[in-house]
Order: sequence, then structure tokens, then C-alpha cells
Amino acid sequence: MPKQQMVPVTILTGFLGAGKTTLLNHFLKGIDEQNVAVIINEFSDTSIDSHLVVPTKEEIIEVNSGCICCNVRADLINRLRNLNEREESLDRIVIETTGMANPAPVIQTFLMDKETAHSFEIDHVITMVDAKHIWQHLAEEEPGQQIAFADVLLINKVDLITDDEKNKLGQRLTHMNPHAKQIYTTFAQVDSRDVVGKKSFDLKNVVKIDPTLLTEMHHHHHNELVTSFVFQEDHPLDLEKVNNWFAYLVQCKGETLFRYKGVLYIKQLEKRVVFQGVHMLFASTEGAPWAKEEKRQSEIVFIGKHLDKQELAKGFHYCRASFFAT
Ligand SMILES: Nc1nc2c(ncn2[C@@H]2O[C@H](COP(=O)(O)OP(=O)(O)OP(=O)(O)O)[C@@H](O)[C@H]2O)c(=O)[nH]1
Repeated sequence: MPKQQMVPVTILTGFLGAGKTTLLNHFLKGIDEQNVAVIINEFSDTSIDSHLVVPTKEEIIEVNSGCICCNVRADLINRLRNLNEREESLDRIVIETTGMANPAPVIQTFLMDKETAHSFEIDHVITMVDAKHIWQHLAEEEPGQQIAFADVLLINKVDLITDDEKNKLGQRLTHMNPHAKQIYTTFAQVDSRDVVGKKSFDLKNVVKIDPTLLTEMHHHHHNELVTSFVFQEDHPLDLEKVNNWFAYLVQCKGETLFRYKGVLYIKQLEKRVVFQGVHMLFASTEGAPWAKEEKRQSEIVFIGKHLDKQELAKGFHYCRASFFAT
């Protein structure tokens, strides 16, 4: 019996805020394949990322409430099984892992789960590297693992570093992973033809990094000092107070805030405000208008080291508008 056509898989990884969603948005616009399913996983139990992914024809499946490399692996396998059972054949699956994921257990899923391995094959493991912040993050375990398991390193945010810094970083990354192809980008502007369909994933290399990859199921233990908090608020917020609070956070807490993002319900604004930050770099934009019947609510997530939950909750509470008007 001829072997069934395997669906190629893009595993997209990289530390918090490196530019994975930016790449995803660019990548989905650039590839010729028609039927692409995207699986997005978030570290925290929130779907804020769905506001940050530009709507496309591709189907977006969210796998939340845990990191894809740990407790939601069974969920991932189920989602893959459902996709596989559909009549319409898929051209590709793209999996965006959380910034805190170790890619090894995700890679393992495609090698060790029999049914998954029969139907899907890893085309490449792309790791986004935040050229500006990676040095701050190398003390954590996950960025090193993400870099080691990559076959393509997209070294992003080169607009924020000098040529000397770029050379130094390139050398360090070659030292950490001599096999991976290095591509420098700004806002993840890579030509998808340079990566798609190349089958650059090489089992030999990953087994060299982790000889137990094909024999033992891995579970990844996260650094417990890195935590994430999600806050929700139904009461409208005051724009000026929000601006003051964020100015304080960026200035005084930027070092420990790896990632923060959210959707805000601001008093007297008909559109939601979408914001996101990585350490001291912060940006906000206008989001979609609130629909007529839609419940208006602000939701924000903070991910970082040594975060003080109470202080963050107090700050968020302070941003409530002083009287209720929409
Ligand atoms: N200056 C600059 N900013 C960038 C670049 N690429 C992405 N960003 C910004 O960096 C922030 C994080 O980008 P995302 O694509 O959301 O990063 P991510 O890896 O998906 O983040 P998480 O999955 O939430 O951890 C956003 O504000 C982007 O606009 C770049 O090349 N240069």
C-alpha cells in the first residue's frame, strides 16, 4: 500500500516576545499553500493572541491553559487527530509554541506518537531570536533549548542592534547551534521560500542534542520564578490612568517584565485598545470596534520573573474610570 501523503509541520518557537506572532502573520500571507491549519498555544490561560494575529483564511486553533510542552500535549494530539480525520486534506500545520516552551517534547510528539508520526512530518523547527533581548534571556533555560533544537534561526529585531552586536550574536548562536541556518530579519520579514518545504528538520541533529528523545517521553519543568498573571476587568478604564500606570511599569519594572499584552476597554472609546510590550519596549494600537451585543472587558497578561501579583492587581484596579459611562 503506498504511504499516505504526510502533512508538513512548521514548529515555530522562540522566547517571549521574540516575534513569533509577527512571523506567523507574515508567513501566512507569504505561503502559496491553500489549506493551512494554525495551532497557537499560550503560556497563560487567555486568548489575547487571537487579537494579535491578523485574520486570514487559515483556521486558528487555540490550545491554552498550559504549555504545549507539558500538560496540553494530549490536547495537541487530539487536535491533530481531528484535523487528520477531516475529508479535506491539509497542506501544512503551523504550531506556534509559547515563549516558555522547550521544543523537545513538541518534536517528540511527532516522532513518538504512532498515529501522529504516521500522518505528519516536521518540515522545520524555526526559532525566533530576539536580537535585542536575547542576552538578558540566556540565563533562563528555555531560550537555550529553543536555539539548540532549531534548524532555522530567525534572528529578529536587527533594527534595534548595531552591526557589531549582530556579529557577536551570530558567533554566539553558531557556537550554540552550528547546524542551524541563520537568517537576520526585522519584523520577521523572511522570504518564506527560504524556509518552507526544505525539510530542514534533521532527526540526527536533534538526537545528538538529546539522545533520549526517541526513547523517553519528556516533560518540561518551568522555572518557577517565571510566572504569569492574567487580570480581567469589566469596568471601563481611564485612558490617562492607564498611560500613567504603563509609564511606571515600563520604567520601573521593565527589566523583570518579559512580556505583557492585553486588550483594553477604555471609557468613551468605541474601539478596543490592543497593547503589548517586551521589557521596556511598549506599543499600543487601535483594535476592532466593540460589537453591539458584545460584553466589553479588559484583559491583560503579565509574564515575568519575581512579579508581584498584588502590586500589579492594585495598579490595574487604579486604572478604573471614576464613573461608569460608555
Ligand atoms: N523593533 C522591532 N520590534 C519588533 C520586531 N519584530 C516584532 N517586534 C515587536 O515585538 C513585539 C513582540 O512581537 P510578537 O510577534 O508578538 O512576539 P511573540 O514571540 O509572538 O510573543 P509571545 O508569543 O507573546 O511571547 C511586538 O510589539 C512586535 O511588534 C522587529 O523586528 N523590530
